[in-house]
Amino acid sequence: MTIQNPSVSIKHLDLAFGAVKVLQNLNLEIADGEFLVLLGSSGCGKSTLLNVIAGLLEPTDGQIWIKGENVTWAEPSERGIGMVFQSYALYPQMTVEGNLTFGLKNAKVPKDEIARRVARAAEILQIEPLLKRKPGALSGGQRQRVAIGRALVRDVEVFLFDEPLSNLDAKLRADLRVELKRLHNNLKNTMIYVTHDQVEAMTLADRIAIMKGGKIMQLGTPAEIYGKPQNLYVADFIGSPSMTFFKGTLKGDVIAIPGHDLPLGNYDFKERPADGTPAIIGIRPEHVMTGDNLRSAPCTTEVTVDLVEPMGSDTLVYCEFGGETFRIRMDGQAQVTPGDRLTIGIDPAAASLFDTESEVRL
Ligand SMILES: Nc1ncnc2c1ncn2[C@@H]1O[C@H](COP(=O)(O)OP(=O)(O)OP(=O)(O)O)[C@@H](O)[C@H]1O
Repeated sequence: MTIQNPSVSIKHLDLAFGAVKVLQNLNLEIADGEFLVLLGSSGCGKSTLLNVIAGLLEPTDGQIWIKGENVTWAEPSERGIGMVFQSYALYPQMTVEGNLTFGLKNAKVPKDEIARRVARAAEILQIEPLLKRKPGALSGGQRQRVAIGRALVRDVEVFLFDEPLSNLDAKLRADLRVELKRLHNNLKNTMIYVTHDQVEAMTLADRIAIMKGGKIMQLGTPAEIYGKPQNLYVADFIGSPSMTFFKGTLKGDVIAIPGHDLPLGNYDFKERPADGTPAIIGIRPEHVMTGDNLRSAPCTTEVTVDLVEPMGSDTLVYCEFGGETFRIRMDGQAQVTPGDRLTIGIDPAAASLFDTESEVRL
């Protein structure tokens, strides 16, 4: 997909720390107003990429363009970006107001303009009653709001967030996540957001870039990434619990896995491989049909329940199937206990097939 007048363009970016290549020929275009999430496990290079965009790290090769300008060698303050870190990075001896205005005073922004911007940020982030307090007298969530406010008052084109919610407890994290989404809906600025939390990625992003070893494994909308993972890595990474994978062989209308022939139905192959091709089928826990849903299942079979995890909103059931521990999501009211025989249905059209060698989606 080509993006017209991208807000941020990353072109052939390489970055190495000594002999360690952290980013490798990375290309990415981010649309104006887009919320792009960089998602990946620890060490995949997502913070490094954000720091290069911010100008806190110099690339070994390649270019960064922001709003049509090559900023590869520009100072961070000249890039039109505002960054929010995990650690808040507030000045402890200054009040909230002092923290918000410090950068603007240094930049010699006129007094009434500073007052206007602080009032607006304080209103948007609901921190008006906190302006006279020092960071030590704020909760983690309030501190992070002030940190966001500091980026907001700078009137920047692009916001960069580096795991801004990871220091907060689960409840606050969920609350602030919703606020960030609302903030983006209102401001419509370009936002680039680093996280290793897939719920944050799925709920906030217009598009997600899943990274591994300094490369982008897939770039797409949350629905594309979840529904049609383009390789085994992405398929395994996204979803909690993840898909169950079965090794098999394509044979006519079925994929033969140990002990079972699963019909392929109307699976949407990119290009149907020849019979006898080894393949891996991945099935999400919620795509296994049980109870009333069984009527629409193209293929049913019986399994013995091995373990049950009640989660409240749903129930995770584990059973042996096709030589693997098959994970099945049932509703929260499901009455199942280990040892029960359970009829399950599988719809291959909702499954994902991968080439065994290249691990690319078939
Ligand atoms: N200054 C440095 N010198 C050498 N190696 C570094 C340096 N900074 C980062 N690295 C390495 O670069 C790789 C990518 O690091 P980076 O912080 O970008 O990963 P990340 O995906 O953001 O991980 P995390 O979620 O743990 O922060 C890691 O293997 C890390 O050890």
